[in-house]
Amino acid sequence: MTEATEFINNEDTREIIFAANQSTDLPDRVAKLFPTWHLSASKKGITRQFTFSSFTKAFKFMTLVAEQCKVKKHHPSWSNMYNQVTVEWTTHRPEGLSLKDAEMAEFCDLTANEIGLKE
Ligand SMILES: C[C@H](O)[C@H](O)[C@H]1CNC2=NC(N)=NC(=O)C2=N1
Repeated sequence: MTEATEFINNEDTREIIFAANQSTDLPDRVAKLFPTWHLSASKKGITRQFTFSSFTKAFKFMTLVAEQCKVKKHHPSWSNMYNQVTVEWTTHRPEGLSLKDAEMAEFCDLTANEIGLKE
């Protein structure tokens, strides 16, 4: 592990409860999502709050993510209030954090950046 990875691989990432049978590089991949994403209270998922400049942008984000959910057959626990979208990724079966959660979190980050977050 590089020093840079070690720096972002903080206390929280070591507490993650991973789903069974995940590839050995998943912890490093998830570490790259921290500290933008946070460990869920259950320790079985990751969460991030996105703030956009308008409800229209927030809803566009949700629409694009929803389309990818259909592709990946993987769905978030999320909520929306005006221009804010709070997203949690976790896997129910097998329970814990999985590759799909990391992929969908990465997709959320890319999509939010394309739409543009609030300055
Ligand atoms: C059959 C179908 O793929 C499964 O029920 C999927 C659907 N979406 C899912 N989404 C999430 N977040 N976790 C799951 O375990 C899950 N399972």
